[in-house]
Amino acid sequence: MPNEKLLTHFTVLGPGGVGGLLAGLLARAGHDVTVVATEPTAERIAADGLRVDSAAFGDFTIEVAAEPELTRPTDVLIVAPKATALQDAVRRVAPEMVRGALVVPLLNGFEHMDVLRSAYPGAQVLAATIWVESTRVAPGHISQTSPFTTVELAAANADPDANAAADAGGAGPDERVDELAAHLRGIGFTTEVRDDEQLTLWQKVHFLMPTALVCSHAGAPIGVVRTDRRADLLGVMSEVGQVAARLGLTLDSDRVTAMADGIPPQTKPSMLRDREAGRAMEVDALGGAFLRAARRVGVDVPVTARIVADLERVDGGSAQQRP
Ligand SMILES: NC(=O)C1=CN([C@@H]2O[C@H](COP(=O)(O)OP(=O)(O)OC[C@H]3O[C@@H](n4cnc5c(N)ncnc54)[C@H](OP(=O)(O)O)[C@@H]3O)[C@@H](O)[C@H]2O)C=CC1
Ligand SMILES: CC(C)(CO)C(=O)C(=O)O
Repeated sequence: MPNEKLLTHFTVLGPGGVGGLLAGLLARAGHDVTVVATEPTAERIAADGLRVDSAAFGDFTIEVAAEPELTRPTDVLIVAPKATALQDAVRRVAPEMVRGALVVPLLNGFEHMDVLRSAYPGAQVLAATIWVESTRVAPGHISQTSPFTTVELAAANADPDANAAADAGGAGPDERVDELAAHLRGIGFTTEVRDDEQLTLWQKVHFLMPTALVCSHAGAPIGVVRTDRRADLLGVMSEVGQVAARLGLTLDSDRVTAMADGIPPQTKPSMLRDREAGRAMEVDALGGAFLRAARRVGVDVPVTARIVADLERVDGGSAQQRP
């Protein structure tokens, strides 16, 4: 059993579908939690608390400290804005507040890893993925709807300071990651600690890229696209597998196809919800990043390229309507 005293202060940057759910659950379990949010959302949460309506965890409202900029050091920074807001969000947490901390991004995609490692050189930035359907229905109000609630942490340690601390008899990086996993299990998530950062990120991309892109393109949930747009779904999935293979990663298409066929038909990827609400979509952070990776390794990905180009046009069109 890990020493539970290593991690005492949890900060969640971006308390939306993912971040608000985790902040609420951690606070409900008695942890010291601060959320860092845009000014109006921070004010709202500080006044009214976080409201969570959850199929998996029950319905509750809980008080949580909320501020627009982090004002005291933290042990764990969970990073969960949309990729489109990441640069601005990161400015709300100064590097000295996370020196020696675990930084745990739950964004989909993979390019955020470099952004966070250069923003927080003194922290241990873990690769992590979350499998959940959770939606911010209003500021500070979260609706979680999926039967699946899993977090994967990849403990590959890139922080020489953390290694030095472990060598000197301090808390090693793996010990803290194990403790974090125990806390996540404690609040009800299925949690796995793995050691392959790239494989962990790309296994999520293998599922997410086809479902998010095709559902958002079709304007329909998974139950519709897995029959009506099956060729596109499997086409994107196969292209992700080919690019990953060039990167030396073996992805399991049968497993991910079975997942896409097995999840509840009404499941909507968060990108589709953004499209429906006229918000910026993570087209570049997901599709664009994937096309850049494909170009780097010299793999043609025509199905994904076509869908990404269409979604960029849609996103550009709605950008003109946004205030
Ligand atoms: N939703 C889901 O089910 C899943 C999402 N993901 C991934 O998780 C990430 C987060 O998605 P999701 O939770 O859906 O996103 P949401 O849009 O629900 O939440 C984003 C949160 O970030 C806040 N925010 C926006 N701009 C800033 C800023 N500049 N500074 C601080 N906070 C800011 C928003 O504030 P405000 O409330 O004021 O708008 C909101 O609370 C994405 O990368 C997504 O792909 C992964 C798995 C599942
Ligand atoms: C597709 C899903 C729900 C899987 O976790 C997801 O990651 C997202 O909506 O962004």
